[in-house]
Amino acid sequence: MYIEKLALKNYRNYDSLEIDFENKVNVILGENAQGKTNLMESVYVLAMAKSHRTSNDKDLIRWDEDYAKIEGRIKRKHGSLPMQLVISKKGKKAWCNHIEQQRLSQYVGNMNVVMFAPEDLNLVKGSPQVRRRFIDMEIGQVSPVYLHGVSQYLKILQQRNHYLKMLQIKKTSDETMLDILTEQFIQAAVKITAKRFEFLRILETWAQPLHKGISRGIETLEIHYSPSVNVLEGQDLSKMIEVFEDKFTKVKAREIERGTTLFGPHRDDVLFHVNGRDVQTFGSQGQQRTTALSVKLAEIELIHSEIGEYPILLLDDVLSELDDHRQSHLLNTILGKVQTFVTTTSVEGIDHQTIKEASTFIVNSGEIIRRN
Ligand SMILES: Nc1ncnc2c1ncn2[C@@H]1O[C@H](COP(=O)(O)OP(=O)(O)OP(=O)(O)O)[C@@H](O)[C@H]1O
Repeated sequence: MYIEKLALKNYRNYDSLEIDFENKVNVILGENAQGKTNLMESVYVLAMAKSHRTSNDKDLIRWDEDYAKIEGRIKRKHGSLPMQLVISKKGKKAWCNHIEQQRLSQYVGNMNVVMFAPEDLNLVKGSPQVRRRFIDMEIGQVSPVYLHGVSQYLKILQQRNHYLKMLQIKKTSDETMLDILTEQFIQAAVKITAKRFEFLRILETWAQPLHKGISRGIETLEIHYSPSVNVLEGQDLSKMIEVFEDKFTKVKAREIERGTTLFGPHRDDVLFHVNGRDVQTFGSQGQQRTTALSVKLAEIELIHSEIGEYPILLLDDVLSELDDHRQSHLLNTILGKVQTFVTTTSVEGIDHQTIKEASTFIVNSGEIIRRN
């Protein structure tokens, strides 16, 4: 799939913008702080209904304006798909094919993107929260049911934490409600856990050969899900439920004492191992970079295998950060099959035919002109 038209209204530093793109590599060139990242972010937000760099939607609205609008026409195998997202101070509204979507979890997934930005190195080095967010967003792109499950889970978690707090401060001593919430919590938690196990196994299948290739055959990547409750990969849901129930019975008193939910998918992590060792702790900068790159490239292939179309790739300020070998691996992987946006302040140092043949757009103070 590719985006053939993008229109922005009051988005970050863009007042009004309408632009056509081709299904090839598009280089977005401009000085610092002109709006390159904002443009990439707008394409990401159009797909995911969420920014990759802020959780506050109001940041996306141009200063002193009331709303921001992103519209795009996505060319998919079966035809053109108009997508529209309006962000106002009251919330977000989304339309797909001119039909307003009642749930954002239904909207997400109609257009697929993979973003690779310098902060994606945090995928390996950052906190478990970064990795949980990554898997949730990526599974969400190919499974609306999962995304809906996560939002249900978070609601129950919030209610459960609220009730634990009441028990902690002795506003109530009745534990019946806690037991009901725990049952609901476990039902939601096991579904998320099972899906994450499954997703990471598929991601690993795609990432392993890529990592091997980038590391010139000397490194083997493994991806493991690390759950906070001692469930096992491949376990059936009824067994997982038993393990959760057992855990929550044992920790009930401790949770009341602490006033919060101590275990569950919101506390889990993902581990990346290179040649058998945790790359977060023992990996060099180079190994961490290769891991992040392999995982991103694997996502492209995974989406393609799940939905039968390649996603749109957004490379924000990242290409010039990679050495020649990693650069050409990336560019050879996407060659001719993935619509790609590359932002950069200069094309010097990016010595690849793909970039020489790309369309180039110049960004200057929230305005864009096409150069070739
Ligand atoms: N909500 C907003 N309203 C108006 N302007 C904004 C808003 N949010 C950010 N900006 C402006 O957008 C500009 C930054 O744009 P962006 O992050 O896209 O830069 P960039 O071209 O990617 O630069 P760099 O090469 O440094 O990454 C800044 O000038 C910032 O002040």
